[in-house]
Amino acid sequence: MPGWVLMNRTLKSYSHMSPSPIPGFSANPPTACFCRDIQASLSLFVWSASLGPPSQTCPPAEIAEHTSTSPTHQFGQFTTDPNLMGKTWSSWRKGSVCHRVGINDYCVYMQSSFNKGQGISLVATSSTIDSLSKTRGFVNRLLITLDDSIAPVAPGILQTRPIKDKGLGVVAAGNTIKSNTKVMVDMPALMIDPRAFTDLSQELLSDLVTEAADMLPTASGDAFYDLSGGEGLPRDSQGRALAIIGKNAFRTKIGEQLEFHTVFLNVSRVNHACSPNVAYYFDPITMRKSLYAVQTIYPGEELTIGYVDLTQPSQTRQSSLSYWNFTCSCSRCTQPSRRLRESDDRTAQLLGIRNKLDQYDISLRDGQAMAELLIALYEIEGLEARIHEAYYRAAIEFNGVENRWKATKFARLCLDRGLLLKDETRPFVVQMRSLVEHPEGHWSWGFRLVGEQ
Ligand SMILES: C[S@@+](CC[C@H](N)C(=O)[O-])C[C@H]1O[C@@H](n2cnc3c(N)ncnc32)[C@H](O)[C@@H]1O
Repeated sequence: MPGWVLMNRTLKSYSHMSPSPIPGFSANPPTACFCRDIQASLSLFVWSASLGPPSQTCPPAEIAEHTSTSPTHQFGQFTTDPNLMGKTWSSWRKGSVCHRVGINDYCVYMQSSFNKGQGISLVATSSTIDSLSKTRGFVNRLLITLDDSIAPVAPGILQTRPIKDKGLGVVAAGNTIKSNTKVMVDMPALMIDPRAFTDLSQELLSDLVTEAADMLPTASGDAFYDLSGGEGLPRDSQGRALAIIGKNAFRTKIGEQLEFHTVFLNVSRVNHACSPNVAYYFDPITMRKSLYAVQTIYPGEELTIGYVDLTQPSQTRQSSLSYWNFTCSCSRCTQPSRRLRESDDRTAQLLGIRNKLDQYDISLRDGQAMAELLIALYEIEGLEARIHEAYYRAAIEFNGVENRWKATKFARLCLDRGLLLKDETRPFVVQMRSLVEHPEGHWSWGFRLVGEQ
């Protein structure tokens, strides 16, 4: 919900989760109907509700990644947008199988020209395809297609190779990669409307996703069937495509209305760690998923992302990871028991402080010291991928006691990292920008001093 809200303050913590486990979905061969609720909280960044500051103005509610519609482009037609005129693309090819549930008719739609011939296949209703076709990102896909600067895996920098006990993984192959460097860009190959998981039986959904994978251009179809999750299932078996999706799909939001489970052929090779050295961002406008180093990555080191909420204790993380059938053996998870206990204690304290700060309770003392401790806890736990969350809170706390210089410092740090991973429209970006520009005019200015002499 864009704009400002009064008294019903919803800003603050978002959890970083991906790829998205599909609730109720076991990525094993289909055996039964698995219609389940798809919860928004299971992937990407979710802002939890919390009380805002005790003022009349307060942080805006989270703005979903915005959709921009083309006024001209219609589903299945050529654009009349003057910027795109003369650049033709093939329209959607519809598959042969459709399954209707109520008013929703789920079919396969494919465009082979997408992303320089990689192609894209969707399981969706025609109205979803219509809406997607009108988003700026999709209309712009031709421009994206023409952009040669997109290298899915930067040549000479990364290598996909077998990693002990993990299948394949992506490794730094060239020079040392500095923190904040973009390391990979990828675009969707296969997208599924999440409603299909609740509306259709597993068998019917499996029909559609198999056709979606088979309709991709040959090289992309082969790359898709090579992804993990389908081992032991012949390519033509009913459940293989669905099993692969279960293990590799990310939740992607395009605008306020559109959401998909999306497979990216290159990003899907990146394994999990609980203190990952890479963070990612899906830009709904360009349809690109970009991965950034958030720590220095040395040659030979594996690139890792977080699949689950990393601000949870180790047991909770491990039990969430069981969806992907592995136990995490990263350095954060395999410490001697005493150190693991300390790590869990720190993680619990991190959660406690975050929750406390997010209540904006004016009787709270030492909010600034708590926020600085929060930053240290993110650092010690190797959560650089989310450190902007801690910087955000520190900026608010210092502004709350009218310490403009420290507030500005933390707001700048928040923007420096946060902007790599989020677009300009995100509320925290808007908040931090306005604080940097005019700390005294920001809603948080002096809010901790209310009632003090
Ligand atoms: C999205 S895929 C990642 C790429 C995969 N390793 C491959 O060979 O294509 C997810 C699967 O990789 C494996 N995996 C990912 N992270 C792992 C880890 N930290 N330890 C062990 N296996 C892992 C699991 O089998 C998981 O189901």
